[in-house]
Amino acid sequence: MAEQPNDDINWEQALANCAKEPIHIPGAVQSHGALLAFNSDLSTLLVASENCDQFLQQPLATLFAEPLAETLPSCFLAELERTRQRLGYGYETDSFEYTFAATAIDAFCTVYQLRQSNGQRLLVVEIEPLYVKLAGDFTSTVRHQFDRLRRCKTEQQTLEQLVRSAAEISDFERILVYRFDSEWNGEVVAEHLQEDNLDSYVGQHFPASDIPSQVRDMYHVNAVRKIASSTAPPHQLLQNPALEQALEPLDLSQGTLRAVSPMHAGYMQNMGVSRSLSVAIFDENRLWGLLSCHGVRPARTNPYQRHALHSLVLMASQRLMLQRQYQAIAFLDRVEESRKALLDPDKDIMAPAQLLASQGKHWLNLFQVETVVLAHGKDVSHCGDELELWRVSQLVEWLHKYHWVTGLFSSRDLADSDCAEIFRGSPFCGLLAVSMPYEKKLNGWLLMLRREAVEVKSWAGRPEKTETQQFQGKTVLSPRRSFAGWQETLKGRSLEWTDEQKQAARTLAEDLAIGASAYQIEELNERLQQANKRLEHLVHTDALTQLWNRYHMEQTLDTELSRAQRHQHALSVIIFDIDNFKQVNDTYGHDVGDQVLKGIAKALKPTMRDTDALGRWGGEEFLVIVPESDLAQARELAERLRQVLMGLEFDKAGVVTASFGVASLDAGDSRSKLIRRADQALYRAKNQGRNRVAAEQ
Ligand SMILES: Nc1nc2c(ncn2[C@@H]2O[C@H](COP(=O)(O)OP(=O)(O)OP(=O)(O)O)[C@@H](O)[C@H]2O)c(=O)[nH]1
Repeated sequence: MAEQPNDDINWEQALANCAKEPIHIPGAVQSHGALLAFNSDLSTLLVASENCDQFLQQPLATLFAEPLAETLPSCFLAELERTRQRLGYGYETDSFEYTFAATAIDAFCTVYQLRQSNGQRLLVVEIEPLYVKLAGDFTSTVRHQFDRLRRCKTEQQTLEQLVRSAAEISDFERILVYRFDSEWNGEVVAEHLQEDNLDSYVGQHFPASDIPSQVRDMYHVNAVRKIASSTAPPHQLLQNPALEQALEPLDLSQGTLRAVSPMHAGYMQNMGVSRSLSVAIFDENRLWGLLSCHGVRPARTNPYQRHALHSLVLMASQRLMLQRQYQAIAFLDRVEESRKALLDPDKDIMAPAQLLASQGKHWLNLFQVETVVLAHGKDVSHCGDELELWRVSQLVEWLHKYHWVTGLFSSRDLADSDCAEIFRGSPFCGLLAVSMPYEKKLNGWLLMLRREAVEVKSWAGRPEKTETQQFQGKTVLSPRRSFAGWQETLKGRSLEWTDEQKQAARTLAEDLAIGASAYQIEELNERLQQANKRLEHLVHTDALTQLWNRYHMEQTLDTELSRAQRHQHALSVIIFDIDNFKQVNDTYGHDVGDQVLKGIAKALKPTMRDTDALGRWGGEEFLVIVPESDLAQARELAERLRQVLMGLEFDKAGVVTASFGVASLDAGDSRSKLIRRADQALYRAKNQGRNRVAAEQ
């Protein structure tokens, strides 16, 4: 920030007083011209400047007293009447002005309607001397300059051409383009000097107080301001003494003759400028800057030149807007490419952190930032320089509290922002934060951070050296005396965030939110599938042995039964029960018993065919379903199982044995019948001394 003046003077008051100076109603006109104000039907002269006789060859008293038809040349009067009608009928906007060369009085007239606050309309005629000193074919020169402007490719080229073209069609010695910053300080961004010995202001900054707010506002009413002389005293406006009531002061904003504020005249004199012409440059409706033409020696500017300069500026403004739009489009095109990559339907859905990893580097460059951070719920991912996690979490909390509704926060001067505490001691000065919509619960934010960009500003005169003076009983800023350059180093700020960058960041955050949601949905789906699988497993599996449980074995046996009956295949079952298992439990404890059950399951499972099913039938009892096998084959398998089992040596329990009962499917068998027969065989095996295989009889 530029240092603020800090003398004892109340600067705010002085600035405010300056802003209130009624410059639109100076009650006087510049000395090179004269003003007449008639009532709307052109029957009475209401107001005239005291110097009217210079143009009209009649004393002012006569002009006021006598009928106009007798005091004004008839062709001049006729031309005024025609203009009045044009203004009245053709062009009803109040701000329209019409200009014509009035040869009868050897003058150039600008005519406009002025509406008083009581609704009364006046017809104002501004008269300037008609001096035509134009080189060669003026209109073709102007057209030629238009053409040059049209061919400019960049913003800077356009500005450079504008000052050169303005020099071609006018006789000002110094022409510059002055651009306003966001605080209304001005910077000279292009300059053309007709003479080498003139001071150059290019690159210089001028404080906002040099062009007070009401002067800037005036450019919205009248884009052109001509000051023919900074020293010539103004001519007062006088009211027709025959009028019974005092008229309200004439607002001269619309015209070209408005007398110069003493403040401004003093400023020009201090700058060594004797005459000037400024044309406002607008970016849409915002005052972007000024084309400012300075004359150091007296000379007259032809009204045609004034109009031509205005036209040049209009042309250049259009080019500048177009070039800015091209730039914005080029930037947005690059953003668009990034978006396509972000939401590429041919690629796998990525987690927010992966999205950042894929595009972050590109964004660092695109947005001219040092860090991009994606804070998505508890997940924080970075690209570029690090921002400490504690800062991220405090910042995100703060953003959520104060900026969730707008979803956007930006600052180029964090030390001077409401979140200054969070960034104390951090190298970052600029932050652009955009929320990830639809993610309110997760509080998702895309954060872009910039480091300091030290700015060196060359000022034409120290803003704080601006003096004050008494003007009409009030303290106002006095015209600056010193335009000596000095440099100010602005620290602690980052580059400014442009509207395009803010908009693009919003769009990317939206895409990230969509990407993150898609990822969450996919992740949820996956988890759901896994949970389902686990559930399925639990429903069919015995938790201790991880073999099929009884429920599954019953279902499998039913399926195999009907398959065997349909295809007339053999089907057998083996039921086996560990011998004296109670003893194992009683001797070594239940845990050792469990280890034995698990060990048996683990050892027997690999000995089965894929088509065989081994399951825990209950307690220490197991069932084997042996499809497409007859009793003999099943018996063989049971024998093999018995051998395998016997070959096992358990840690504490040592060798354990089991008894096996085998049964085969008979025509018309049900599940329970078949199992019952196998159970009976098992019972026999137990009875016959255990550790053996018994088949049904
Ligand atoms: N450790 C453990 N023991 C079990 C489990 N299920 C059943 N048992 C035990 O198995 C034993 C079965 O005992 P019994 O039915 O008397 O038969 P046994 O001692 O094996 O004698 P026989 O079958 O006649 O050879 C009981 O002590 C049950 O507590 C289990 O999941 N874990």
